Amino acid sequence: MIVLLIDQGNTKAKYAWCDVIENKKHQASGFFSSAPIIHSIEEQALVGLKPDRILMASVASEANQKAIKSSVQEIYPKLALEIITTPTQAYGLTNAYQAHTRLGVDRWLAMLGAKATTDKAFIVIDAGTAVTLDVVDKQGNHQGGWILPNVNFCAESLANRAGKIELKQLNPISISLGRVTEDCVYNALYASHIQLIKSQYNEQITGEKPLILLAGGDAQLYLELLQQEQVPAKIVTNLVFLGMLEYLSD
Ligand SMILES: Nc1ncnc2c1ncn2[C@@H]1O[C@H](COP(=O)(O)OP(=O)(O)O)[C@@H](O)[C@H]1O
Ligand SMILES: CC(C)(COP(=O)(O)O)[C@@H](O)C(=O)NCCC(=O)O
Ligand SMILES: [K+]
Repeated sequence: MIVLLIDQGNTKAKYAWCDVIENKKHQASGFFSSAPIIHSIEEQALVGLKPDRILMASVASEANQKAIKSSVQEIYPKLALEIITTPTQAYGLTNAYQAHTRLGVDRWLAMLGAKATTDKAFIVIDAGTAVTLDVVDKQGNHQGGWILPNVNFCAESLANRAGKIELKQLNPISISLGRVTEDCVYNALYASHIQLIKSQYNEQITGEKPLILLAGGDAQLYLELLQQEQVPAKIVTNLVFLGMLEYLSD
């Protein structure tokens, strides 16, 4: 069975084609198209790629979701787009939110993907439009999380409010003290994110040192900063898709 997976973020849409063999063995390919996603899917349809199922998770607006849905329907008129929403509990993972649907489905799926790769307690950091941090114990209980705005958005909104803060000269990313305005702004933001991650790593609310798994467009950057601080972390770029694959196993 050929399945098309779509992960619509607030900045980028990502998709993956995967081949589901014997109900549980999956091979996924073709990760990470940047928008416009429909154009890419259309091109692939033209060369004959046709999925048996299409699953989508979206944290973008309802309007965006509707637009994708109708475009997909035009390309593949016989297929219904299956939209994944956040449950209270599924596949061994329990959502910490009381209002369970308010937890972003990308956060849910990234945790589910992480859970599929380890039996240990873990922290998922998904660094995209927002930098989210979610803590899960080894029994699959989500402990809760943090949502931080992307560093660039914070810096830009500060510069828009402060007459003398200009962000002209961008230096390599670092968390050391700055000696020029740009470094003072950016380094402070990255330092605050890294210290928060470090604090959760050291806190061990799950009773053991958790694995730190990184995903999202800025994963590499966070990995480097964490490495400088001797905090072990690993990038698993396709965490959301790995989570979606769980939905294909029943
Ligand atoms: N080539 C790129 N195009 C767009 N964003 C990029 C790129 N490389 C890194 N980024 C960073 O990745 C972020 C988007 O990451 P992503 O995880 O796809 O976001 P989202 O899931 O919110 O759509 C951007 O905000 C930017 O900071
Ligand atoms: C926190 C998010 C904005 C992250 O989105 P992303 O950076 O992946 O585009 C998204 O998961 C979301 O809209 N969540 C709803 C609020 C919540 O999770 O509590
Ligand atoms: K994110």
